Amino acid sequence: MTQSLPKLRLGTRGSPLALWQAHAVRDALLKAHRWPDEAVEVQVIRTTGDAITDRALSEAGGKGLFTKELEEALLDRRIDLAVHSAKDMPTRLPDGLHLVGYLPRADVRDALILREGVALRDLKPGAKVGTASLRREAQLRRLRPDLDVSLLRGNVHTRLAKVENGDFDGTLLAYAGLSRLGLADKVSSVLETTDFLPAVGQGAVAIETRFGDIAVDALVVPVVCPATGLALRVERAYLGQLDGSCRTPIAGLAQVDGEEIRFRGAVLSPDGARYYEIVRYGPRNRALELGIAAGQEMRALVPPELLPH
Ligand SMILES: NCc1[nH]cc(CCC(=O)O)c1CC(=O)O
Repeated sequence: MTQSLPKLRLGTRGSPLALWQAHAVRDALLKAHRWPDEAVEVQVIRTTGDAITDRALSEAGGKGLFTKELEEALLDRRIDLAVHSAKDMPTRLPDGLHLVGYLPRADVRDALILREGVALRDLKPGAKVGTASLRREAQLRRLRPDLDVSLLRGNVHTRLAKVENGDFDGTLLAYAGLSRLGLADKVSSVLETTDFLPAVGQGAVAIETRFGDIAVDALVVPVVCPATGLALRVERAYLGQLDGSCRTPIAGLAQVDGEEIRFRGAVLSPDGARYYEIVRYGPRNRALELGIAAGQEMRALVPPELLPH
């Protein structure tokens, strides 16, 4: 007996990076189930975040700007799964939705793109570096308080162009995004996580579905990565204890090593002058507890004005 072919509708934003990620999920599904191309249909949905290009996202209302319209489409049953950058996902999802899992995580590190030179130390005092991320801005100021760090938004290609044409001497972007776009050769150097921690979820592609839609989840499960799921459970639980405003530079990284999970988190003042770091270990069957404990430890460590409730 042959099984009838499902028709899964996969929703995504329309940016080149989002499309790459959506097609990575689609390809993984087609391969895992040996489906023909027509089994998974990609639907592009425009989000509020795509429309805002002139302001820092933290000023435009922060959380959920890249996910809201996709989640409405899921709840309205116009799509069956939504694919997102895990980094752009709020810690709390709307009722009725959940994250089934993630593709195997790519490189989590941030990359430095310079007009001249290779490493951070090659930037001259006063050099102009653009970034749209409070976390990158604060960590950069911490390492190099002598630089002129300012807002640089727009998609990856726009930002690279502003370095190439001399508006900026350098910028910072996620290595994973650059490599997915075939732009790894633009990277001057990669910042090690020992002195520059990534955002929660960086490098991971998340798959969101309707909670309780077990038919869809059963089809998605074969393509998700268990170790990435554990790491993200820790990181998102940590962030869930801290965020709310999206105006505080927060970083965090969990790494699964055999039976053990290691987590490192950092919170900074926006000028990078104050830096708070925690390190915690836990067994892999206590991922959620590890993340919550890490977040609570950080809350106790950081002055309340940096982390308003
Ligand atoms: N906020 C935008 C965004 N969301 C995910 C990535 C990169 C890919 C990833 O981290 O998985 C980027 C671009 C960037 O930060 O450079």
